[in-house]
Amino acid sequence: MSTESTTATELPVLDDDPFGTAILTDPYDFHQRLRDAGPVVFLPRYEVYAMGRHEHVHASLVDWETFVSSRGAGLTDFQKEKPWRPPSLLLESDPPDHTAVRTVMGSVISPRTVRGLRTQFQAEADALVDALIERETIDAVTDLAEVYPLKVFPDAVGLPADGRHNLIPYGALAFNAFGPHNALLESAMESAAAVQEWIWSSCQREALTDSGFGADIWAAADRGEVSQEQAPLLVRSLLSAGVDTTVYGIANTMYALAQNPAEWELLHREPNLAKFAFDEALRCESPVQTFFRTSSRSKTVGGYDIPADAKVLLFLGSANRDPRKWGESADEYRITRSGGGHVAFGMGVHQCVGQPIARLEAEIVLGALARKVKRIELVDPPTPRLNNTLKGWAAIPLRLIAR
Ligand code: HEM
Ligand SMILES: O=C(O)c1ccc(-c2ccccn2)cc1
Repeated sequence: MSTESTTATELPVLDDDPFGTAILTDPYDFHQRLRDAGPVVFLPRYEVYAMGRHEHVHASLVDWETFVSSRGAGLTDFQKEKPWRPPSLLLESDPPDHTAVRTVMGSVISPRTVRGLRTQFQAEADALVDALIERETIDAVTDLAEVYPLKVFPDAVGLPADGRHNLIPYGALAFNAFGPHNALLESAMESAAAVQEWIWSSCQREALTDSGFGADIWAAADRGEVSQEQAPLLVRSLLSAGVDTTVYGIANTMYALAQNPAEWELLHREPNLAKFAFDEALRCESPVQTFFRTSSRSKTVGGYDIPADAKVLLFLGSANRDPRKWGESADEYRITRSGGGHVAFGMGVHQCVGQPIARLEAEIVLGALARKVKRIELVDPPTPRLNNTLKGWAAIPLRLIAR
């Protein structure tokens, strides 16, 4: 138990709506006000405690005993309201329950297995890029960022060829569901009702090819490492978190590069910098902007008291642009920026288990494009795609100037 500060300072308050259209579209002014208001800020609109500074977001992610996941990674407290679907065995669980299934998923998505995907990922990227450079203009979202992950990832999981278009609206629902019951969540619920049936049937052993991440999860169940009931839920985790995140990540990287021609020029000269171009975009255009924890006990953070049983909203996108960590160039996109430390994949026991796959997809497709395209130009301003958790684009019209 932490020693409580007896002279708790009055919590700063901000009346903004972090799930309203204005901030979902352009959060950066709010992030600065959040960081400057203090280590912890109360948001009365949702009665939640918000953190925007890198130091405290990082510390809270690591302190899984105080800031738990089993009561939901969204606004809904699973101790008070029924989840919209059976909880994730990974995301919405705490050690020790979390540990066993995380160990299994970590062995399924092992470095060796992921390395084995490189040849196929490269072949798909080369084919896609060769088709794209034949065209004067493309849309970096609908022709690239949505196409590539929707081909290589379901193949790696072992999903059947038909129905894969269901993965995008299902992911949109899963990520909208972490936010409040606003118009975004309502519309996502409507459009994904039929999709949920396809998702669940695709998690069953008989729906999956006999080699791939899905088969490996079922093989772990056959070895008794997880139960037969847990296996489809673990496949559901891959389908929930493994597509929209990489789609937004690749699209956000393309937009950052289009806004910074010198960075593209450097990448074209040195395509092996593709993994750094992706990582820097994850930092300054984080696909996953926020999610929640629930306080299992009262905790003093930066001199401010958070009571037990409170919902704590962590602003990853803000932490990743905190000048206290990244200096005055925090808002700038620089692919040669040194060192990691961003929290775009989270931190601690729940840090993204799919990270190696996401990084491989992005490194390969961005590298393939950079090799063959001398310059990229924005044809029109991009169209935002609004989501309670994810920040990114519905359309990014680009001109590709090949050699
Ligand atoms: C750019 C792409 C991605 C980003 C930005 C991202 C981000 C994240 C973040 C921030 C978390 C931590 C959530 C928390 O702490 O509550 C997480 C967890 C997770 N991610 Fe990813 N992710 C990405 C790609 C993927 C992929 C490709 C997969 C599937 C193969 C995946 C599967 C998961 C799973 C299953 C968890 C839960 C891990 C656990 O709770 O132990 N993610 N991801
Ligand atoms: O296991 C699942 O179903 C699942 C796993 C992870 C996420 C997630 C949440 C916030 C940020 C990034 N990923 C969502 C769903």
